[in-house]
Amino acid sequence: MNNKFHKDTETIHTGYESSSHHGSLAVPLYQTSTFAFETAEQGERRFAGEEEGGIYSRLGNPTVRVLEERMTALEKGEGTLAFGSGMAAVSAILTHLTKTGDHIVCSRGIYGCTFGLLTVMEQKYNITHTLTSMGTEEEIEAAITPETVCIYIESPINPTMELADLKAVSAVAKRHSLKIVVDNTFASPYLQNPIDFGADFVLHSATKYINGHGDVIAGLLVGRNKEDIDQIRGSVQKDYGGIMSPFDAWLLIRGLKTLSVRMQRHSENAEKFTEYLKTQDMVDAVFYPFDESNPQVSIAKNQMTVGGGLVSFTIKGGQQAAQTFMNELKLIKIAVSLGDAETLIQHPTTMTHSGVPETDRLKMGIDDGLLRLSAGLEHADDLIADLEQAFQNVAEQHKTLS
Ligand code: MET
Repeated sequence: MNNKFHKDTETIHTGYESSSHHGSLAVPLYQTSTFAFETAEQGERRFAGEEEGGIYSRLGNPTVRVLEERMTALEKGEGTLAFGSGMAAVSAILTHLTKTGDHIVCSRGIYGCTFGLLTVMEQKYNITHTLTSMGTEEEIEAAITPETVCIYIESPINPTMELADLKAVSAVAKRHSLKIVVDNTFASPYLQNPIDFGADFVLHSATKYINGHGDVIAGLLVGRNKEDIDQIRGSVQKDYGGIMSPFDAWLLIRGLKTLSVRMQRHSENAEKFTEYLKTQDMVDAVFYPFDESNPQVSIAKNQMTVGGGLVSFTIKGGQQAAQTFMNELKLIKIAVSLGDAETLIQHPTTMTHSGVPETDRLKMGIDDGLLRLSAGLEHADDLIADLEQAFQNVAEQHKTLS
């Protein structure tokens, strides 16, 4: 299928022809570790890259390949690699792009385990990094050193929802011949395509919106150029070995089919959360890309189609108030992860970003009262009623104590 379709169609059809698989409508699950060669010479040709076909599932698997092709189309790249987790995708691309002595410019906020990986790279391999705001070209320029080789960003950032101006990032990267890597997990390929803005690599924790059902840990890395992806496939991915299992790919193919309708509902619910939270006395600040009072709303509207399913907010009273509030919720689940059918809430200071030292965490904009809500697919009225009763109960407790 070479035609270009809308994303809603590509999530369902791209990369698969049922006529080549006994007419099976669903993509078959090739749950096999290895592939039998017809002759010794055929095995030799496949290892030599002279003949297409299966060798061993760490090197490639037909079920995984369908998912990779679908993602390539959705992110408008030329190739995709599937990994066993989002962090395996992050570590693969950073390993590919850097060597000892190099420097990485990063967005001011990044996921806690990505921060952990950067710390390891610095301590073990002297690959250093600078965290900076990605709001203007001047800010990005100021962080670049002669050793800088790439710009690594999240947009929106986990969990502050701050945005990188992808046009500004691209302009600076061009001037200095730097590669751009964008973690697009929060937006999903349905809402934002960083390659359109000049990114060289786009990665996802596929655990989140790509899957959408909270039952898989997986990662995906899409490349603007096929040559880059082929090179990583044949080296870092093959030899480090952090691949995705065929069954997980099969579940992701199934989940991806509903990405378009899920993203619309997630976004509608998050918009309703934003409006509701802004009316609450106990809430200090609300962070949502498409909120009209967000100073970055024009950047958001330039690079995303809608605001997405995540909203963060700061509750008055710091960690204690945040934890009390979470404990009062009944329908909304306390869990790290996002993009699931269930609405989830988590406290970055003590959970996703607990590994980040306090001073770095505060510089990222994560204070002790910050909570991250991942809007699920439930009815918004039920979710807001749950938030409402939790705010009321926390207010009652305060009254009793004072
Ligand atoms: C192990 S904690 C984090 C899981 C996930 N990356 C999140 O941001 O929720």
